[in-house]
Amino acid sequence: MTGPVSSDPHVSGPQPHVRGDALLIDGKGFANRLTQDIAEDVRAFYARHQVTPGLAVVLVGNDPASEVYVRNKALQTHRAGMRSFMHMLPETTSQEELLALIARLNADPEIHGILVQLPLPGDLDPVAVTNAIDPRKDVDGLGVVNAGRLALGLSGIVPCTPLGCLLLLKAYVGELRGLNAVVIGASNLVGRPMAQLLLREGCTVTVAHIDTRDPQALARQADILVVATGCRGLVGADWIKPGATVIDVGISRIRLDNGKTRLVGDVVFDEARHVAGQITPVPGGVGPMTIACLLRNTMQAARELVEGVETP
Ligand SMILES: Nc1nc2c(c(=O)[nH]1)N[C@@H](CN(C=O)c1ccc(C(=O)N[C@@H](CCC(=O)O)C(=O)O)cc1)CN2
Repeated sequence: MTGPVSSDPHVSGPQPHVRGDALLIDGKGFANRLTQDIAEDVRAFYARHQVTPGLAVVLVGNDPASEVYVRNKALQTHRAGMRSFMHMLPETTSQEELLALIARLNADPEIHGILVQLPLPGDLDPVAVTNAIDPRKDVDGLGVVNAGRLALGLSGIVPCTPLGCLLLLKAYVGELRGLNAVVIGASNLVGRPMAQLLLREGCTVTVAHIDTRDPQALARQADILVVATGCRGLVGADWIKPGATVIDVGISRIRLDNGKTRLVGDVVFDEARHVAGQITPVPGGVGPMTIACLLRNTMQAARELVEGVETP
């Protein structure tokens, strides 16, 4: 089964669960539709202002997974009709050189969004680098201004992966108010902003992290379970409340006996699908939403920079 249960918040929400196959949450399809909608917005924006939104992506070093992600970001940026500016820097790049590039991008009127791909190699300080980005162009939403605005429940730019998870949850669950949400993982990139977003939606939110005594017991209480630990296969069927909606943010590449590789998540999908009500697959779940939400944030940043309006 694929597709949202219902767009009507009054008939959605967790239903009594009959053991069987969970509904598959189609992040890839959702991300494609979102990208098409953004392409429409880009055309309309150009017609109004003769400005095309521009996104600068900075990659330092040669991490193979990061290279795939930034290539896909450039591809999708073009697909949405935006301008893509790639800056591929050697692993030997110093903090000063990186900060100097960010200062140039901050001052460039053709660039509306700036992203530095994480993780950064060596001694480069991700907090200092992220906070050097003009908050109006911080399309990753990771700087203290945007993170602080989210924590205070104010408008701002929201980190791409948690935003993607929230859009999927709203489409597939509907009304989230009053639901028990458990987020496993407390990273600045996913866990913390995810918890803030769910709180803003009226969920009762618990964040489990490395020091949490019994994360499994907490997870079993969750109507919504978001798993973002980077520990592949951490969450089995016995972590999941029957009928819960499970969002798997983890992506790990494993090598199979035949020498080929495969992507897997933090959730043991083949077990979990018999217990969960709805579940994201890996690949094809949250990953594509991350890039679609980056484009959405870039469109938002361009609007705010050019029109001077704030997106609520
Ligand atoms: N500055 C940032 N760095 C990182 C972020 C981020 O949001 N901002 N997130 C992750 C990596 N990431 C984006 O950068 C990302 C991860 C996965 C995917 C994706 O589409 N995955 C596909 C599979 C792709 C493949 O074949 O490898 C899927 O899950 O279907 C997109 C973006 C860390 N760094």
